[in-house]
Amino acid sequence: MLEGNTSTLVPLPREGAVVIGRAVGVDVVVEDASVSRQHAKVGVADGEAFIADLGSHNGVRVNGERVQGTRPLDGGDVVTLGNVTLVFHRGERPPPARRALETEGLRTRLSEELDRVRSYERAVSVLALEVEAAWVSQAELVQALHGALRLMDGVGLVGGTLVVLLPDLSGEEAEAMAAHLVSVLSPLAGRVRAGLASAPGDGLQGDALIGAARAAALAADPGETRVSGPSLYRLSLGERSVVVADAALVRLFELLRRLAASSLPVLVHGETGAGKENAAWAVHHWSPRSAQAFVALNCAALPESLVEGELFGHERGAFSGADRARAGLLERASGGTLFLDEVAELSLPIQAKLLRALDQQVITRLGDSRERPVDLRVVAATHRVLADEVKAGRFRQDLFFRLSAAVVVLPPLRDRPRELPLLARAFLEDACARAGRPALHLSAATMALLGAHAWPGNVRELKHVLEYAAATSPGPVVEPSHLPESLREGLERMDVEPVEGLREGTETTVPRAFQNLAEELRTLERQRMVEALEATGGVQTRAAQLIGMPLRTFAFKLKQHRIASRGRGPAVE
Ligand SMILES: Nc1ncnc2c1ncn2[C@@H]1O[C@H](COP(=O)(O)OP(=O)(O)OP(=O)(O)O)[C@@H](O)[C@H]1O
Repeated sequence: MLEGNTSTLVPLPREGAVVIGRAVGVDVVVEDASVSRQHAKVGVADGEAFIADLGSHNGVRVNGERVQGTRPLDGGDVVTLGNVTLVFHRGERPPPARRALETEGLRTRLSEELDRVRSYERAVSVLALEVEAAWVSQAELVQALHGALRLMDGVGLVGGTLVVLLPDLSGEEAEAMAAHLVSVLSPLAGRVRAGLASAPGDGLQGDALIGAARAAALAADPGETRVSGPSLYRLSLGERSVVVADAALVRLFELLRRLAASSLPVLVHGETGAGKENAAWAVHHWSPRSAQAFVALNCAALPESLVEGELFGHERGAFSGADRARAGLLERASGGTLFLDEVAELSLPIQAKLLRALDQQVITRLGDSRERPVDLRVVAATHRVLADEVKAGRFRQDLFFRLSAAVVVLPPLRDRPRELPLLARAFLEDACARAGRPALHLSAATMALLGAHAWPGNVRELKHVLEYAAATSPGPVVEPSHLPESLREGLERMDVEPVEGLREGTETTVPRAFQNLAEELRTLERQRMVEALEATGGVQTRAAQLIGMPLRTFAFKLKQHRIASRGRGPAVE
């Protein structure tokens, strides 16, 4: 649009119109006095551009010809509105819409690409894009991505996450492409987080690559691309951090992140020590209530007589010893999040009071008759199957419905084999740091023993075991003998049970949680390289010799395993 000495580009919507005129509030305001307050309308209808005179004083001309009513526009048409000139430019016609692949289609494409990686030593990257609150449809997001991608790339959907396949790209090239795609989506969707995993560096198994990319996206900040790697699995949730690697846990935390935005109550099922409180904290941390209080109550830890006072508070003199008034947990959690751990242990009378408080968002302190308004969001947890408790008459059905608008199930640690070594290393590292001693490493035998244990106390038990190891290992490597007695008993079992298990018809306990062999070897290889580097003060030549690996392979694998070369001076002699 040319007005006086200035020119402006006025983009038109794909479908719809803009009004041009002098009036305040029209879509495109011009100042020239020859233009009427609402002079003309320019837009696109059914893919065709048009201009309409809105009854202007000086009229609308296209290529010098006065327009009566509405007329179509073509690329290059010159339009005059009084003294203002418009030159209509029609961009390339958009390519026909390419749709997202279904999950199965994406998996098939990825497995074909992985065959190429294996056969021709090529690369492929998987980019997961987590989009929060898009203001256009998913189809439009996919279309925008296709517009920025090469023909060979693919876009698909896996459980609500956009997944992009980038054949032949890895390392910096893949990261640059990821950053570009984030910038393409950002104007269409408030916050975009990206996670990148690449073959062969991050493995050659399709689902594992997709899982790793999604885990990385989960850990990324808005607008950021995280590259998959062992360290990224620490999800930082404000003052707490959670290790997430297992695909089921990644999905669970993705779900929690989405639920956090709503005010729905969440019910977390899981065994003791499985991380239920962490899940509740994640909901709070990601929710709009995160600046307010997170208040937790373990309903099993208090005698029934005290629970009511704790939850609802009391007035002065309400009972013996109540020498001053005190707000209860529900009041303190108002505006924030209330976490009710082991909620199934609440008595039926307390359940009734809790239901009333949640339904009406009011509480009454003990010894008081006043109702006080509260604004509560509840996350409840239990190791019991709450629906069974309802059937048995121990839990009110109406409260069950009230609490279980969204239900998430936290798998026990024994069902998360990928996470076990990562958690074990993370806990050992933390324990060593707290004890002020240099980092320790877990020997392969120790790792195997940890994998063989059933972990009835789940993550909490694992944490305690590693704290014990950090205190008792003379260092630098934690061997099975440094683990608590209860775990070492498993060592003997591991030796005998496979033979026992072969006997037909006998009941067997599976001696260890099996892990993908390639993955286990990768873990072991990385660990041995780290140990060798530690032992040689970071000198790669000697470290490579120590474990019988050619130096070039060693240097290559350092990058592949993302091992930072530490130590003093040059790392290669
Ligand atoms: N994924 C994880 N990453 C890091 N630490 C974890 C993880 N899961 C659990 N933990 C740690 O393990 C311990 C137990 O977790 P948490 O208290 O959340 O379990 P819980 O299921 O609520 O236990 P309970 O049923 O006994 O209340 C805590 O110290 C917690 O920080």
